[in-house]
Amino acid sequence: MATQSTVIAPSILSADFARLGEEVDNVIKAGADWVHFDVMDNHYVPNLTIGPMVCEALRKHGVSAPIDVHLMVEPVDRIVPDFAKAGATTISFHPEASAHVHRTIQLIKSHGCKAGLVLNPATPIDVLDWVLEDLDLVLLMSVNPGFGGQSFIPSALEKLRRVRERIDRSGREIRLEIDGGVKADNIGEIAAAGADTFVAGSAIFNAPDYADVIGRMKAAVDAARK
Ligand SMILES: O=C(CO)[C@@H](O)[C@H](O)COP(=O)(O)O
Ligand SMILES: [Fe+2]
Repeated sequence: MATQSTVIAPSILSADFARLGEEVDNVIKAGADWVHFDVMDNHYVPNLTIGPMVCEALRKHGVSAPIDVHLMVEPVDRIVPDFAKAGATTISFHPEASAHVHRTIQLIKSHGCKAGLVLNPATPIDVLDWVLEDLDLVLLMSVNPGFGGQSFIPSALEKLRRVRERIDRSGREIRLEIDGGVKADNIGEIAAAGADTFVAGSAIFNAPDYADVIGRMKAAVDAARK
């Protein structure tokens, strides 16, 4: 079972972009641990969002929480230094979007960031062979990437269990993050399957009271991880 602390990472994809700084301040005040920052390029995924300038603007605004950059861009390498300079804490990418996965991981780390690999719902976990030990984080997608507000794909639970086993066997401190369709009413079983880091966009930003929903999520995770 996971030994890492629980992290709730609201995805700002569902925030009010016109008031982004205030929205991030509010979720952090409400108990969020990280800020999940979805970068989409209208090429690797059919949607277009935000880039390094917005990350830098959040840092300038005073956001000090870890910024968890989820790159859904192809190719990946060119944009990595820009995000590192803009204040990213963790940079995760999809193996399908990199010609040289090992090289991209080293590139991220050489810029002082933590490195994560993101597996789409249909991506086999074998992609972790030979690189797991180099990673700080494995991110399992429980929806197909590109949009917030989709439903959790149930097969992600078995995938979490299998990746959890591999991480535990490695003996390394690697976070296991889940992204897509995470809500207060399914986060307990997701935690029981082995996740320690939980992205939630619509479930948090569409709720009237951020502290209430984050509190309920943390309580459900604590109960499941006991
Ligand atoms: O990376 C993505 C989507 O591609 C996610 O981070 C979503 O933004 C999560 O949103 P919800 O499913 O929680 O609404
Ligand atoms: Fe994401």
